[in-house]
Amino acid sequence: MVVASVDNLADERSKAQFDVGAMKIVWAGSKHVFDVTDRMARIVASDPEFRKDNRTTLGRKELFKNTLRKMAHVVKRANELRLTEEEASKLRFFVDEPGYLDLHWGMFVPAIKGQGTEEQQEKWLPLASRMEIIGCYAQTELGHGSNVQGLETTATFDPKTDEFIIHSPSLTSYKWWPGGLGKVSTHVVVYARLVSGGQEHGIYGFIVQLRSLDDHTPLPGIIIGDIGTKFGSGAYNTMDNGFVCFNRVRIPRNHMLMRFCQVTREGNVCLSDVPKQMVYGTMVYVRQTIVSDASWALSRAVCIAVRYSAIRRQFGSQDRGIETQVLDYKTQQSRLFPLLASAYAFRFVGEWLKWLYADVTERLQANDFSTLPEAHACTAGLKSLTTSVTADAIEECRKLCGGHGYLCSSGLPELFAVYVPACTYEGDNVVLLLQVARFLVKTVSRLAAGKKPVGTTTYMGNAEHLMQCKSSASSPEDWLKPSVVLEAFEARAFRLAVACARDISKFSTPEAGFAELSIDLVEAAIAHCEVIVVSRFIEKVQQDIPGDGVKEQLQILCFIYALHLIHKHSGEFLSTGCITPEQATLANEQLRTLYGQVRPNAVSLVDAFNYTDHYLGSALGRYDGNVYATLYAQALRDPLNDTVVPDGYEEFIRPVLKQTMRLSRL
Ligand SMILES: CC/C=C\C/C=C\C/C=C\C/C=C/C(=O)SCCNC(=O)CCNC(=O)[C@H](O)C(C)(C)COP(=O)(O)OP(=O)(O)OC[C@H]1O[C@@H](n2cnc3c(N)ncnc32)[C@H](O)[C@@H]1OP(=O)(O)O
Ligand SMILES: Cc1cc2nc3c(=O)[nH]c(=O)nc-3n(C[C@H](O)[C@H](O)[C@H](O)COP(=O)(O)OP(=O)(O)OC[C@H]3O[C@@H](n4cnc5c(N)ncnc54)[C@H](O)[C@@H]3O)c2cc1C
Repeated sequence: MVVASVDNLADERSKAQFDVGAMKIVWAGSKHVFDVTDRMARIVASDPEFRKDNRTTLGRKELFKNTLRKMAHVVKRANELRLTEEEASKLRFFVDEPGYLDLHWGMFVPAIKGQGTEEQQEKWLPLASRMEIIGCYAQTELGHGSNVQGLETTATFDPKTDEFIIHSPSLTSYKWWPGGLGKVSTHVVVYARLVSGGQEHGIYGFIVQLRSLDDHTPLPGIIIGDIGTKFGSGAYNTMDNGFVCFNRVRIPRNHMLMRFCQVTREGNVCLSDVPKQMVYGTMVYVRQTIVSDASWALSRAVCIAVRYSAIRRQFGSQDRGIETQVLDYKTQQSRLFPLLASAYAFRFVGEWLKWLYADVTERLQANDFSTLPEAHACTAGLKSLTTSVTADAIEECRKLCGGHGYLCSSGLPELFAVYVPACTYEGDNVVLLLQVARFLVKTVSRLAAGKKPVGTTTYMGNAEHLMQCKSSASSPEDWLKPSVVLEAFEARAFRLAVACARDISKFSTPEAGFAELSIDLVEAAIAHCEVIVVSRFIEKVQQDIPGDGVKEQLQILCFIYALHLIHKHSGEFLSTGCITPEQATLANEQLRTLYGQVRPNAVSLVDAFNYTDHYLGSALGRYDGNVYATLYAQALRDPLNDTVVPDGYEEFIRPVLKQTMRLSRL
């Protein structure tokens, strides 16, 4: 039985029609990134300190202490190996355990870099880099998260002492959720309402020391702790998401992050000549990183489900002969291959977004704020789209693995539990889509005023054509033409956005219309985000891509991504008149053909992710395909199997059995 499993994946690999090594480089982004990633993944996988297969069986306290041990080991190894920032960040990634280091490096440091003055950066960044202080990012409160302007914490300037007084005026103003805050961080960037001279001046970030650097006890005026156990076993419970209440805590004036707004010794508030949304910059940065992370999480789930589907056999045999691999069932393919294609799509759009972010950052430094709204809309929209799809996809992969997918040893339940809050943190996904919709409606109304759209909305400049065009697809093959596919996506997105803008104008105020039509607006926003992903994927496959058969495989995946969306949203494509029912049928026919083309390459396409068995953490997704023996070995290691007769037998099983025996004798 075991030998048959191993043979299956070897067979699968022998069928690949492309150069897997070359695809690994495409997936990584470059040979350099591949080398770094591969080396860091192996360092983690070969170090017993980073073992993670017992996580779901540990209680919260044990689990958390275990994470602290691993984080300390990460820091030690990074120092011993003299890792660069890039290498250290990959090392942390492959440790694959949410912990305070994520927030320290992922939000505290970027907040200081983005919002601190040069002097502030010179003071705080070396301390943070050497980890002489540990920081987190506290924006959300018990009563407000999405509505940043509704935050209640105050930072009142006291000109007598040249200090800010940080205060939590109510229970709902307690900071609530920040990762790393509960038990570890010594410092925090806290977001509060700036008050000076009796006037409010908006929300800004302030660096506050939370705990003593000598004995880690909270400083005077600070009540602090963990907010409690979260969803799932193991999962995000390795993180000390925390609460904090500030009781008139005093900090020096220069602890306010003053890049965009300065408070003078006299308490005068001087706003720099920049948009006030610059203070939201850390969120834009993190949303961009979350899009890249989505492709990692999605590809990991897909890798498990594809390999297992090649191993798993059900039905289809005559006379108890060999059964059919479940990967051969068209229904399995139609659920799995679009997810495989989405993993590649998100990888490429993530890379593009990184470029966009770098570009806007460069412009901002040169005081060019023109692309800020587009950067906000793209990061918000793509964060929302990719995390929602990924969370649903992990759950779909669990179902695709049948009963065994429900076991923690499949790796999927914990992956889902760790991943699903990505739909909420860094902005609730619906709230973020409404931001995109606001941007789209503005773009449409600017069009009417003769303004030319730029960036990702450039396609809207072709307004007349997009409102009237009818798809030319007359055969399944026509759906392999980039121009045919793109036109359908652009026309659907534009028509939905225009309909929203038109309908909003029928209400007494734009605000009333926006609120009433928010369901349609969210759909228009998704359609626009899908234009971005589809067009970036098409752009990618039109480039020169080295490696035998690599480009062909990516083209297949690109069209699977696009055509499965046409199928999924066929209602919208049809109701907006972008395609006809017959054309929808042709697209489906092509999709089925494409599934057949991916089938022999599926295992190799997930091998190209280059994941170690340690990172996958799954009995079902092992590289060698040795699924059943691993499931059995892991079952035997479960704490319940420590003894043959369970603890509690004497107390709770024997009395029941005795009672039943007595009753049956009556
Ligand atoms: C590398 C490691 C990565 C990660 C770290 C590790 C782990 C990650 C795990 C967890 C960390 C989680 C952290 C957090 O969750 S931190 C808290 C995040 N909180 C949020 O995201 C709150 C969401 N809410 C908002 O962003 C705003 O409140 C919202 C945009 C919804 C509304 O803003 P506002 O109240 O100002 O109102 P509007 O009128 O809607 O907007 C006014 C104006 O401003 C423009 N805008 C809004 N946001 C931005 C932005 N970020 N950048 C630029 N411009 C922005 C908006 O479009 C409006 O423009 P206009 O229409 O022209 O007036
Ligand atoms: C695991 C995790 C880690 C986190 N880490 C941090 C951290 O490090 N630092 C930090 O500051 N915060 C952190 N957060 C908090 C996070 O940023 C917020 O939870 C998030 O921004 C959502 O805000 P909320 O909780 O107020 O949701 P709410 O806004 O209360 O959302 C509740 C519901 O209301 C809907 N809704 C809200 N407003 C609107 C609207 N205008 N229109 C339509 N629907 C609406 C939402 O769609 C949602 O369905 C974390 C959260 C989680 C889960």
